[in-house]
Amino acid sequence: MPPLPSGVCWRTVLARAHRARLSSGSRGASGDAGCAQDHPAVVGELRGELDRFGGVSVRLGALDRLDAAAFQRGLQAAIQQWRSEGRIAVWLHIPILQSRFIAPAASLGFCFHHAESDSSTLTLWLGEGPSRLPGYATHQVGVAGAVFDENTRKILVVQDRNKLKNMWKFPGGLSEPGEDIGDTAVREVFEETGIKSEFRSLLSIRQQHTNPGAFGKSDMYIICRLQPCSFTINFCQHECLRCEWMDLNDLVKTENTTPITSRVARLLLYGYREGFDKIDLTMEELPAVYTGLFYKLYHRKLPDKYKTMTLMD
Ligand SMILES: NC(=O)C1=CN([C@@H]2O[C@H](COP(=O)(O)OP(=O)(O)OC[C@H]3O[C@@H](n4cnc5c(N)ncnc54)[C@H](O)[C@@H]3O)[C@@H](O)[C@H]2O)C=CC1
Ligand SMILES: [Mg+2]
Repeated sequence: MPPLPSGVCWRTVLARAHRARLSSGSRGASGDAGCAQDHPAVVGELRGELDRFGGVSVRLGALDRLDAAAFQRGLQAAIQQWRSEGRIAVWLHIPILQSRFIAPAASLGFCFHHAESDSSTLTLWLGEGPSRLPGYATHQVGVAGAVFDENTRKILVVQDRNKLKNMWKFPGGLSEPGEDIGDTAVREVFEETGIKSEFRSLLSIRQQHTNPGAFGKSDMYIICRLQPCSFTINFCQHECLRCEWMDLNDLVKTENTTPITSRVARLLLYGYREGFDKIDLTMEELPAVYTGLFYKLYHRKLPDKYKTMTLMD
């Protein structure tokens, strides 16, 4: 097969496979042999774009009348073409309503890379040796808020309604896509307890693998220190059994709590007595160098003179 002229467009390859099939009079699994003739533009919807690593990314478009067998023949021819051009991988993005193309792609060696609510992405490694393609998301992120009132030494705690053991813990929940850690803590605290609060710092990170609550993936559980802005509890009946402002000393002493809550209660007590700068990882927003985006950086407070100095003795 001659090399494709530019842009690694494989619509021609698929169209050719279609024409060959139609002229031989064969019928697809659906029995709809005339699809490409009826809708030649359908084939033109298939596009492939080169990425910077030498892989090809294909987004399936409107292929409503294309049958799976024709798709498989076209894809097989395209794979041969990409191999001959030295492409290292193929990324195949399939809208959920085109999912009948998943099985033919899998029979040619494609595997799932990830799925979103409306599409799945499959990959095929064409390079030498084992695949170097990066995997998808490995962790879920849960964030809790340790809402501590320094004036009364009270800490906001809840008991989860859906747990087998009703132990005291900090209100919290899973981060939403694109949500900052502090914003998750403030949102979850408000949704579960009705208490308004402001982010102060990050206190701890717990990483746990093969977590049943994370569908067997890894779980990152982050606890933030929050400053309360309101005090009247109005807790969520679906998620919480109890909710109260508890003296921090009582939370440190109680056995009716999770090990991580107990540890962070002790950390808070240490910060309360000796200064929160001893325990706080504070946040600063900084500009990313290459993308023009911004990110949040969390670390122990760095004195201003260290932020600007260029030479250390
Ligand atoms: N050590 C601790 O103190 C604890 C830490 N965590 C961490 O907290 C984070 C998750 O927080 P959560 O409060 O559990 O999440 P969340 O507050 O985002 O959601 C919990 C609610 O989601 C709903 N839900 C969850 N799974 C469901 C299912 N399969 N079917 C129907 N409804 C379902 C239920 O209404 C449940 O009350 C994780 O990172 C986890 O590791 C969770 C429990 C205790
Ligand atoms: Mg929760």
